[in-house]
Amino acid sequence: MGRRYGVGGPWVLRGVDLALPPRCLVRVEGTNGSGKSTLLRLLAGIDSPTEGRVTGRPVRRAYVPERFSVALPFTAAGYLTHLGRIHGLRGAEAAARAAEWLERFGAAGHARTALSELSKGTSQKVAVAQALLAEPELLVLDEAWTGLDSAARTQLDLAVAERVAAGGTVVFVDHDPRRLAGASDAVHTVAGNALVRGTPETSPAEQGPRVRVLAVGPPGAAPPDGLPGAPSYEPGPEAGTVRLSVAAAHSDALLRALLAARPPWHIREVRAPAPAERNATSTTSTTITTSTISTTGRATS
Ligand SMILES: Nc1ncnc2c1ncn2[C@@H]1O[C@H](COP(=O)(O)OP(=O)(O)OP(=O)(O)O)[C@@H](O)[C@H]1O
Repeated sequence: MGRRYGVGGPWVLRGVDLALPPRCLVRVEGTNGSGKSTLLRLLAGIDSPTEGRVTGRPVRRAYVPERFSVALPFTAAGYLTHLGRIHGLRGAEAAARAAEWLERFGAAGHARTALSELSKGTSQKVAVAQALLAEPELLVLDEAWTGLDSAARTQLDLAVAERVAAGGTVVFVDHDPRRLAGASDAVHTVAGNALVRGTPETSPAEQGPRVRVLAVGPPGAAPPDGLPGAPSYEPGPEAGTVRLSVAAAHSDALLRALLAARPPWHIREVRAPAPAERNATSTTSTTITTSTISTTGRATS
């Protein structure tokens, strides 16, 4: 898909082709004005691409922008309860969920405060609560941590992990490179109106030792998009093989994802980093696992 603003305006995004699998945490990076928010709005469905389309978006989805202001005559709890009912919850359940999320984010004391009178940080807590209340299958967070106190930031980190564990997809942008460091399954960078897999500014977990995987997929196919750890890959030594390289922290998840792909990928070889590389003093590696994963797509040891 592509997006530009106004007739004949410059393309902010073009040729973006991205698959977002379930149970996946995706970080989007890029410099100021590169188009991160544009991408997130398109993914969340609150903006439409100029060309191309977004398909398969789940019905239960939520979006949290960096700044949230609602000019509606509700209290914080009243607003969340109202949204809960829109999401199909019965009145008492919606009110209970609203109270629960306000409590989790340390805003229970403002349950009866009018939205218009909330501080910036408490408004943001309401914004995050309204998104989580719906238990979204797709959660899009655009600098949603901004303005939250540290306890609430931690709660949001936890809530993100819960959504992913429940099978959801979470896409986020945050200016803090340490945000959810090491937890992302994929990192994409918006650069020069394109979306680039991986990132030059990787977290310490991404910079550590790497595991090399030799895999065989369906004839002529590239590895599936959105693989955990955003592995780099190149053609392998034999026809039809692909050699993938991923930070060691993501290697188990990568193997699981390849074996679970439909059609599945078969694993020929897994090369773990040598002890010296684990200590970051060498780039050599040793093969510690070969033929341990069957070509039927199941790990045998
Ligand atoms: N509604 C709009 N109308 C016109 N131009 C827009 C609109 N929204 C974004 N843009 C332009 O699109 C480009 C990308 O903006 P976007 O907000 O997506 O970038 P970003 O990477 O999120 O930036 P930042 O890191 O500063 O938040 C910018 O040049 C911006 O001016």
